Amino acid sequence: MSADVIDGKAFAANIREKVAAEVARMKETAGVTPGLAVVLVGEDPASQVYVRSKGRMTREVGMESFEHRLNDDVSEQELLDLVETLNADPKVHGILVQLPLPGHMDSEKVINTIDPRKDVDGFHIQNAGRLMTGQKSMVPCTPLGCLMLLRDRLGDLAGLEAVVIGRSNIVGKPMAQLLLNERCTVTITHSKTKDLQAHLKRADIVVAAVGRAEMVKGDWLKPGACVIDVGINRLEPEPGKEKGRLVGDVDFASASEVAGAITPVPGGVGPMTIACLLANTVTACCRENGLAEPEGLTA
Ligand SMILES: NC(=O)C1=CN([C@@H]2O[C@H](COP(=O)(O)OP(=O)(O)OC[C@H]3O[C@@H](n4cnc5c(N)ncnc54)[C@H](OP(=O)(O)O)[C@@H]3O)[C@@H](O)[C@H]2O)C=CC1
Ligand SMILES: Nc1nc(=O)c2c([nH]1)NC[C@@H]1CN(c3ccc(C(=O)N[C@@H](CCC(=O)O)C(=O)O)cc3)C=[N+]21
Repeated sequence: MSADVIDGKAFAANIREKVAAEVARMKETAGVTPGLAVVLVGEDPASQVYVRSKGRMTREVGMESFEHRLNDDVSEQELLDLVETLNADPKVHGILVQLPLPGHMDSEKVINTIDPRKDVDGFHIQNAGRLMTGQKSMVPCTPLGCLMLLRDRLGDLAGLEAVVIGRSNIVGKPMAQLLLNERCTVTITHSKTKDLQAHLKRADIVVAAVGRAEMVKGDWLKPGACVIDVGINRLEPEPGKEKGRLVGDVDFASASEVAGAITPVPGGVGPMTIACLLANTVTACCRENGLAEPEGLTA
């Protein structure tokens, strides 16, 4: 193995320490405690993985955590009413509605009902538009976490060739936008891309957000590339085991022979997503209360 393994878990712990210090300062100097509300509809297993550690970490950094669990047969109107209630609650500075939502709900409508100032996921159309036009916004947590890791590893990203695999609104597109804002030359690839490997061969930076276990192989990469693996895929359990292993969208074994640096799964981007969610909640609370925003917690 030649690649350095990027320790997202340690980096995320460091961000949470900064967040905790900031929360303590806000309580002391302004008498405000940032609060994060998470809404989970139904029992989606991927969402549960995420929600579990989140509540604990929110409290660990000294913030208030509000959890709302709704049955998956709840009506869209009931969910919209809950969002409106949270919009109006002065103790709530961040709102996250776990995706995916049950099929009978219009996710776009639900997301766009969240007050954009409380939209700590950065999914509201106002925040997406602000990110695209270079205005102050809430930046989606997963891409923000990836950017922090890339900057830490590579310093100035200007002029580098970046390939983002995946074009979702929650990862691929905002990731590409952030890299463009850093003045990378950005290529977004997807399921209809004709020759993915040809694009990857040129890439100094690869961000894989596909949802296909171990798809990207080492010999597709440019030697020395910095590889950020966003994928969270659970493999079939081995005989006699209850749970399958968690793997990314990159074949770690072969990729780490070629890449210069690579994030592992687990322990890479996942913990950064949660840390950035807490960071965004602090940012939202500072903006709401006219307090100075801490350095190093936004894009
Ligand atoms: N670590 C973390 O914090 C997070 C991890 N994730 C994980 O990241 C992954 C991606 O999530 P998300 O963006 O929501 O996924 P989506 O399913 O919304 O998007 C997947 C994208 O991958 C593209 N794609 C599918 N097959 C191929 C292929 N063979 N070659 C190239 N591109 C392909 C799709 O293309 P097309 O548009 O053409 O269909 C699509 O744009 C998942 O594994 C998810 O679990 C997600 C959020 C947070
Ligand atoms: N509104 C909304 N915002 C999201 O950001 C969002 C969402 N909905 N729906 C689901 C996806 C998925 N997601 C993860 C975040 C962290 C880990 C994470 O911490 N993973 C650990 C592993 C955890 C384990 O061991 O099971 C790691 O990679 O090390 C995983 C997945 C956020 N998402």
